[in-house]
Amino acid sequence: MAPWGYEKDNGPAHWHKDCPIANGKNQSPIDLINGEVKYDSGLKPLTAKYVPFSDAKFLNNGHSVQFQPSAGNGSELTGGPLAVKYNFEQFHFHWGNNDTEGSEHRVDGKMYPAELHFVHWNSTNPSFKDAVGSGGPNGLAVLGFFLKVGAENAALKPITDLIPKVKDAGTSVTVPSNFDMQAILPATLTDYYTYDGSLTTPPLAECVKWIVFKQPLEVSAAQMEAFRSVINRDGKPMGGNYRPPCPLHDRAVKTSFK
Ligand SMILES: NS(=O)(=O)c1c(F)c(F)c(-n2cc(CC3CCCCC3)nn2)c(F)c1F
Ligand SMILES: [Zn+2]
Repeated sequence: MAPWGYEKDNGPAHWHKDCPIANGKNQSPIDLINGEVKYDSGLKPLTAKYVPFSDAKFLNNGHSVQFQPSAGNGSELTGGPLAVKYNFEQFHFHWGNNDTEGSEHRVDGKMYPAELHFVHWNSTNPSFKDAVGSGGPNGLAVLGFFLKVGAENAALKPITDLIPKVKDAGTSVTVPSNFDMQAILPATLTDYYTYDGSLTTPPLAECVKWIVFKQPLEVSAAQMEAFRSVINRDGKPMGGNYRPPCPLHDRAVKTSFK
C-alpha cells in the first residue's frame, strides 16, 4: 500500500491493513458526548513547565506540521490524571480545508477547524519510542486543544509565520530560540476531558492518556489560511489530515469539570 495518508487510496479506511490495531477497542480520536461523560472530582489541574528550546525545528513531515526539539530540555507535564512526570516530545496540528471541519476529537458531533496536540512521554521509560511501545495507556500523555477562528493568536504567531517556509513535504526550518511555547497554553489547565486512547496516526499504538481541553484556543482567519497552504507528499493541500472518530467501546470519558 502507498505510504499512509488521508487521501482516498491511503486514508484512515486503509490503515488497518498495515496496523490491525486500527480496529482495536482503545482507538482515538473519539466524539466527546457530554451526556455520556462522568465528572471526576479527583481530577486536578495539569501543570506544564516548558523551557525555551535552543535547537528546535518546525517541519512538514508529509502529514502534519510539527515543532520538534532536537533533544529534551526538562520541559515536562505533571498533574491532572497523570501519576508520574511526562517529558515534552513535540507538538503538531490537524486541520481542514474549511472552517466546518479539521479537528480530530469532536464535541457532541461538532468539529472545530483545527486541533493542536502537545505530545509527552512517560519519564519512567528510557525514550519516547520505548514509551510508545510500553503497552497500556500510560506511555504518552497528549494535550489536545481545539482551535477556532477569532482573534490572532500571538503566542502561535512565531509558528504560523514559519508555515510558508515548510510548505513542501520534507522541508524544515529552525525555530528562533526565543520562541515561548508556554505562552500558547491557557494560564490554568483546568477544564478537560480525559480518556485512554491511541495515536491518531499509524502506528495507532494504544498508549495514550488523552487530555482534551474544553475551551478552544483562537487563531485568526489568516493563521488558519496559513495551515491551508501546506501541501503533502502528493502535492495536494494537507488540509483534511484528521482521522474520523472511533468507537468508544467500553471506555469511560472523565471530565475535570461539572
Ligand atoms: N495525533 S497524535 O496521536 O497526537 C500523534 C502522536 F501522539 C504521536 F506520538 C505521533 N508520532 C508518531 C511517531 C512515529 C514514531 C515512529 C517510531 C515508533 C513510535 C512512533 N512519532 N510521533 C503522531 F504522529 C501523532 F499523530
Ligand atoms: Zn495529532
